[in-house]
Amino acid sequence: MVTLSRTPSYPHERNPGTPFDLSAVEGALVNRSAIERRAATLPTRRTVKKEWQAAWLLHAITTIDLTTLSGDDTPGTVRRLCAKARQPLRPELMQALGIANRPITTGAVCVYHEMVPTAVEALKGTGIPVAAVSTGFPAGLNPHALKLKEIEASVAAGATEIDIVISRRHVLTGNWKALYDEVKDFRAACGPAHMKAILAVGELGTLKNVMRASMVCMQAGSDFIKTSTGKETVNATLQNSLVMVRAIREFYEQTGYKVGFKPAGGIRTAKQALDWLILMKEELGEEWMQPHLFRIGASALLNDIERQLEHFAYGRYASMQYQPLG
Ligand SMILES: O=C[C@H](O)COP(=O)(O)O
Repeated sequence: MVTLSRTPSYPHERNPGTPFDLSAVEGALVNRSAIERRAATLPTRRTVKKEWQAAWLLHAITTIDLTTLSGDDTPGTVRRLCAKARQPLRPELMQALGIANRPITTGAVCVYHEMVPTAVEALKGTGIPVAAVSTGFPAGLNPHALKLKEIEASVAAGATEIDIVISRRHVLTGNWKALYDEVKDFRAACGPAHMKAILAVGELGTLKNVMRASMVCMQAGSDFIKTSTGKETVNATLQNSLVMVRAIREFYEQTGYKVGFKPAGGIRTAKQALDWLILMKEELGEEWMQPHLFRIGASALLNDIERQLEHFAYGRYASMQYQPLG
């Protein structure tokens, strides 16, 4: 028998942002070797044998932005993804885990704009938010005015969370005010929807840039900061995540505003999910493990979590029971 932590709480109070403050951006420091040492303490050997680990994996499910961002997405694949978001685990497995009567869903479903109406329809009545990637995802090189229109169209279609991508060139040229103005415009276009700012950390060059871009995006009113699109060569790592969560802590200490964190890209195993949950708990505390402040953007993670929970519940892979032929 495992216990589930509390269910997602929506909506979360939005980050109102602050005026642009260059000194707070430039004053945010990164000690690279300290980050590397700290990151090395996070991944431990964690096979899911203990109840707390199974409970944390169930909790991890509630934080997943279950994602499909493929050129061959169709309404059919999106509807299947939404069915998985509504019921991430098979009823028999829920029974075996002793949580048959406890509803569990993923944190959200994340799709391209064209798939928003299909996802909204498929998730009607469930309370599961639809997140749309936007602003010329993944490269973010569309004209600014078109990016704003894209956000508005996704909100009008029913997306309640918008994952924007920043212009990496503003970071790489140190044009922090341009980045602030861009993200502020995106924020205004989001209207009532929550906004996650994707930094594409693998393209920002240095951890210092990751820290500074995080601060600017939070000043401009991002409700979440997110590591990656999943399409860069380097996506979420424990190092760049540590820098971002420490920026979140610094922004909270400066302003009192709680900004969420979304690692995304390459998080595919249950053990990785535990590593990131532990990072959140140890760096920011238990509230920041909850879905209103923490999401994992992932397309395949749920499969491995399910596999590990099967193993935990049955002590073997139930779907591989030996059946004699004939
Ligand atoms: O935002 C989510 C990412 O695109 C998902 O990346 P993934 O396919 O590596 O899990």
